[in-house]
Amino acid sequence: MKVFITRVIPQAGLRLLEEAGLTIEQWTKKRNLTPAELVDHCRDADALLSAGSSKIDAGFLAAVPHLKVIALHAVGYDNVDITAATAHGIPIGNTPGVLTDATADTAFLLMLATSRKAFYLHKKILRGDWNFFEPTANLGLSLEGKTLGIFGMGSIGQAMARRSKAAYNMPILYHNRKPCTTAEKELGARYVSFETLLRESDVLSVHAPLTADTQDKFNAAAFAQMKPNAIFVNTARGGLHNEPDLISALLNHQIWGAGLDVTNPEPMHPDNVLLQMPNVCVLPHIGSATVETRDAMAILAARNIIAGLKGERLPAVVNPQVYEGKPAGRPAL
Ligand SMILES: NC(=O)c1ccc[n+]([C@@H]2O[C@H](COP(=O)([O-])OP(=O)(O)OC[C@H]3O[C@@H](n4cnc5c(N)ncnc54)[C@H](O)[C@@H]3O)[C@@H](O)[C@H]2O)c1
Ligand SMILES: O=C(O)[C@H](O)CO
Repeated sequence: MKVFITRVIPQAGLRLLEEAGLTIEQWTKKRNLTPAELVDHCRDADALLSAGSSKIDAGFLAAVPHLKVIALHAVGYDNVDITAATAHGIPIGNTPGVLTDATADTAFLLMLATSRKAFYLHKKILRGDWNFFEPTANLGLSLEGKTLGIFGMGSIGQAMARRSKAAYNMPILYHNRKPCTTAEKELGARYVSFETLLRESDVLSVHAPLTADTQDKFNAAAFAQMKPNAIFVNTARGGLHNEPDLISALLNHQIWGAGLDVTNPEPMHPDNVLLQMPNVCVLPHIGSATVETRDAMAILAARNIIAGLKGERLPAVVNPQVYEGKPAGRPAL
């Protein structure tokens, strides 16, 4: 049986697939596959391990009737038409949990780096511009005791809240689809409306998935309600914020700064005005990028593939509905 892998993934995952006796074909070029190339490589594949944001939609699924399981090397699945996959009887696996701490570390890093203008000051040093020390120059904002707002109090949102509470005793507000009793009990987090979250947060950190409900959630109307000294942090998906509106909010001092691990589009153009702003820190979507985390993601993705090909329930399945009754499309092996 053949598994097609859309990027080079850690050996830890490849080893498991090899030990399971699978034939591995891996895309090693440093560019995304086109939709047609993805279909071509998956036409005779039994499984797809997708790392990156290739669109897995109804058209793709109809073109690859041989495919029995898809494992994402990611927790987010906004690039997948889950309804279509379920209709085809294809379980979709993802990698929740194993990347929670690394991604929360990235959100925390962006909060702190933005609050101290760290990336901008680093760029100044590279230009030979190390200022004569002035007590009023290069000032950032302190985080101690400031209010942290979390949009999307899931695994990563809670891990970010835990770090911020421990480091700076930050009171926590959050908005979520439903109340999160763990965060309320453990961190004293307070559930608030979206508007209150905007109005009362000194740092607003985004951790919800990209869906039709959350697309462009942080737009001109939202930024207008935020505090002028607020820092906006997004490590979820670039589609949750409207970039022109974010730029205007920063230029008009409606908010103070922004820390972004995700942008829209990705990659961000090197001439983007956000990259010149002192109070903005941008990273190239490296939320989960530690050796240990990427190994763990590759292992979980491989376990999802192997389970799917054996006809077993995936260890981390996005569409458990696929197991309710007999799948309409493809029988498991
Ligand atoms: N930057 C990165 O490299 C990176 C790494 C991992 C995850 N992510 C992103 O982070 C997201 C969150 O990951 P997670 O593991 O914490 O997921 P999770 O499912 O544990 O948490 C998501 C939370 O968002 C909430 N939510 C969903 N829709 C909402 C809405 N409309 N309004 C308010 N809350 C809503 C859910 O109720 C849930 O509590 C992923 O979907 C992914 O897009 C990015
Ligand atoms: O969702 C995720 O796991 C990361 O953003 C990697 O794509």
